[in-house]
Amino acid sequence: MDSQKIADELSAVRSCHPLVHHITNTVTINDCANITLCTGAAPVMAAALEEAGEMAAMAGALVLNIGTLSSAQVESMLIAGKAANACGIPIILDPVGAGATAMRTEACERLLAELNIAVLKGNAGEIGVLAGAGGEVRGVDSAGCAGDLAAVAAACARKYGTVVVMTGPEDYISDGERTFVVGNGNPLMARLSGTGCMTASVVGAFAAAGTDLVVSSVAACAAFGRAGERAAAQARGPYSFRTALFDEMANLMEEDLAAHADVKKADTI
Ligand SMILES: Nc1ncnc2c1ncn2[C@@H]1O[C@H](COP(=O)(O)OP(=O)(O)O)[C@@H](O)[C@H]1O
Ligand SMILES: Cc1ncsc1CCOP(=O)(O)O
Ligand SMILES: [Mg+2]
Repeated sequence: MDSQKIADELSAVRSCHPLVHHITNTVTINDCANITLCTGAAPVMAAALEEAGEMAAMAGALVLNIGTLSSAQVESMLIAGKAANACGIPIILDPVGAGATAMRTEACERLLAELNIAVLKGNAGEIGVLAGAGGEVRGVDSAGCAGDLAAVAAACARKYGTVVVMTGPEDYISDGERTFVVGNGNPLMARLSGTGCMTASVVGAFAAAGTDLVVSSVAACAAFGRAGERAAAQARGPYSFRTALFDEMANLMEEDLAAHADVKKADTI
């Protein structure tokens, strides 16, 4: 994928400044709001049953994150998701901890069945579980997934008819036909709670401003990963890394992204 095309996706976010509506968890909600701002979009976090549909309908993308889910929150997600679907607004689902408990797995299956999910973004364990490919999840962390990760991502995309973003040391993005591998990032990103959730927010911002969900998701992963690389170069540990990550996302230059995006096409059977 042409690196200038990736940089152009970042420019599109910054010129569109889309509203990204989140129904998300209480652990990383503030980080997701701020990474959305640093990406060039505008966050709103709104989960009340009474307003979820109205807020989703005015957004450019809807991010659903089941990190600290409740039955009431799932109902809000369904109301917001149906409103988003009616308006052609992309929904990004982060299946946090799918596979760890029956409640989480069942909530994901229900959301995937009742809504048209544009992008399913999870770690390898979560995507492996949902793909039925033997993923394992401990709490909210990936405990691995058997097999070729690119092939699992592609199979999951075909199973649910969605774009899949599978995060990890390398990120795999697939619509079941086209599959890409993004190598940008740094191991410090795995030592900070919220980087997966923040990936979903960045994917949402790019989806709202883009025209091809595979291209926008690849660009989102490359941009966030590049910000992680730049932040790691100046950090002394996970928490100074966190501060630098927001600054580097806000200051990321299109030219730097074009020069350092690490994106390859993956062959999947
Ligand atoms: N070892 C690693 N090297 C580089 N980037 C990583 C590494 N582990 C995770 N990341 C990045 O951190 C972010 C979160 O990924 P991940 O840890 O898989 O999600 P989660 O926090 O949901 O488990 C992604 O942007 C991913 O690319
Ligand atoms: C620790 C934790 N528990 C419920 S949600 C959450 C944050 C998960 O964030 P991420 O998936 O980005 O690591
Ligand atoms: Mg996660």
